[in-house]
Amino acid sequence: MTAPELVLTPSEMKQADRDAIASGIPGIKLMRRAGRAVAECAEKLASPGAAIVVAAGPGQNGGDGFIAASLLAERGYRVTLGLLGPAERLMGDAAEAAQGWKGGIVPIEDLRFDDADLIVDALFGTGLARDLGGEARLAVERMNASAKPILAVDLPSGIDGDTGAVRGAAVRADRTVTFAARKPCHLLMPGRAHCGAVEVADIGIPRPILEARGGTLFANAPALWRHRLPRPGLTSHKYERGHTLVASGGATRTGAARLAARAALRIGSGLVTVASPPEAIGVNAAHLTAIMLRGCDGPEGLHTILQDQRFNALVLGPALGVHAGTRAMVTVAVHARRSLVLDADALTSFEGLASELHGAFSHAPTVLTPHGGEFTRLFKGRPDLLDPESKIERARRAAAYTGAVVLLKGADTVITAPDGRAAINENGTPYLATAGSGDTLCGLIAGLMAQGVPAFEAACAGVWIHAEAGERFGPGLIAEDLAELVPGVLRDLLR
Ligand SMILES: NC(=O)C1=CN([C@@H]2O[C@H](COP(=O)(O)OP(=O)(O)OC[C@H]3O[C@@H](n4cnc5c(N)ncnc54)[C@H](OP(=O)(O)O)[C@@H]3O)[C@@H](O)[C@H]2O)[C@@H](O)CC1
Ligand SMILES: Nc1ncnc2c1ncn2[C@@H]1O[C@H](COP(=O)(O)OP(=O)(O)O)[C@@H](O)[C@H]1O
Ligand SMILES: [K+]
Repeated sequence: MTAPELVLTPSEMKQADRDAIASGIPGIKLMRRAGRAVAECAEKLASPGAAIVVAAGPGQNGGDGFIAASLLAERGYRVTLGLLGPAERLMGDAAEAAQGWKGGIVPIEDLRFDDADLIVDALFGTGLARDLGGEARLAVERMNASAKPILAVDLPSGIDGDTGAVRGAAVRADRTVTFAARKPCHLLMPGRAHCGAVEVADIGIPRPILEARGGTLFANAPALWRHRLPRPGLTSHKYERGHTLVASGGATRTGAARLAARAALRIGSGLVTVASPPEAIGVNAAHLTAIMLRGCDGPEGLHTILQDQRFNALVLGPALGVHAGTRAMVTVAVHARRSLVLDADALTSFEGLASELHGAFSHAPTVLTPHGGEFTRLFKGRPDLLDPESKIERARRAAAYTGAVVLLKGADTVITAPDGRAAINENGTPYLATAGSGDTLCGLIAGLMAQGVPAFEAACAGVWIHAEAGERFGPGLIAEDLAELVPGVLRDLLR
């Protein structure tokens, strides 16, 4: 089984770096390996003899740049190196790396990028401490304006390693070589868009050290949850595959529930029922075949249906309406202690009432699936949850606060569990931004939970499968297509 890909924050990486040094690997050796990885990547991007311009910063990122410059010069490239700040200010391993550089050092402001065949951006890495200004910012802007290929060392300078935010200005790289593990900025937007293709170079820090310092943040990929995917046994019957219940909105708002229901069925929930308000029974009946239908008159109706213990997973929210009745249905569902996915109106109905959600979901597997706007509405008045700059941190705090898995949607969907685990999703396509796409996602997650997949893994798998389906379809995608693409994705995953 492939191990899940660890993602380390800059501070975790720094600790792992120190642990590696304490375990007997000299820091300069790590830097040499890092610089060599950069040089090897540069060789793939520029042919021998080409002009390579290295922009080096005042810290260890700059040190990697000096090593790469030396190796590339030895290998016949015409290398020019510019340094931000005086060479005498370089410290530690970076100072040692600079001593190995036999060429001249140009002040960064005099460095010309327009004649380069390749630019190596070694200005700042994980140590970026504030917004770029002055010469540093000008250098970044000039690099971008040159429109030459850029190889970023560790991360594009100006991108915040923790959050992926642009701090004043940031390099737009074509390729990034990072070391030991990706950092959040390689997956979170807008950082991900600044990185180009990312390569992780092994610089000899053993995985147990990385696991000890990181270990809670992952790239969302099958390695994280494939082993949890349900595989029906030879003699399985449908009730062993779970029964998902999806609440429908009123007569003119029924499509969302059917999208979720169909997705739950496609991902393998043995049975799926739409719980419909009496006035919408006709319209729902006209559009359902394999999916069953039950009349459900508000919270009391839901309470009655849930007396049947076979309904083991529930979707509430899509097109349910923003009002106290929806809140009451959530309360009924929470008391019934079934696996629960709350989305859209079920979240917005709690606008300004975040305190009612404190610890509300700690007794049964629950997944909240807000997009950014819903998240902001839901936690209005809670700066502790809304203010952190990091999307991961916001989602983590919301998960700890509510006791639910929180799935904060977007091009960089983040999934967090109350125990602190978090995953960042990176597959998918902007074509997923289409009406009803989120409803389908709810159904996928509930359908997995109905089959016994734990909430965090169900949310991670649901997001990935949803995105993969969207990516496979591409242009012209509408929400109705998504569930139909799930079988192909599942087949490949279960192979
Ligand atoms: N971890 C590992 O395993 C390994 C890590 N390695 C490498 O080390 C890198 C991290 O090195 P790092 O900690 O020295 O930080 P780095 O990114 O060079 O920047 C710090 C310097 O920039 C300065 N500075 C900051 N912000 C600024 C601003 N806005 N404007 C202007 N200046 C600013 C800051 O100065 P100060 O804040 O003190 O003024 C300081 O001088 C990492 O990304 C990787 O490439 C590899 O060698 C191998 C193993
Ligand atoms: N640019 C994008 N790249 C990848 N996925 C996206 C992008 N924009 C939206 N998505 C995904 O599409 C889905 C949209 O859900 P949502 O906003 O709830 O839509 P709706 O309410 O219309 O169903 C989410 O899973 C989200 O992560
Ligand atoms: K850099």
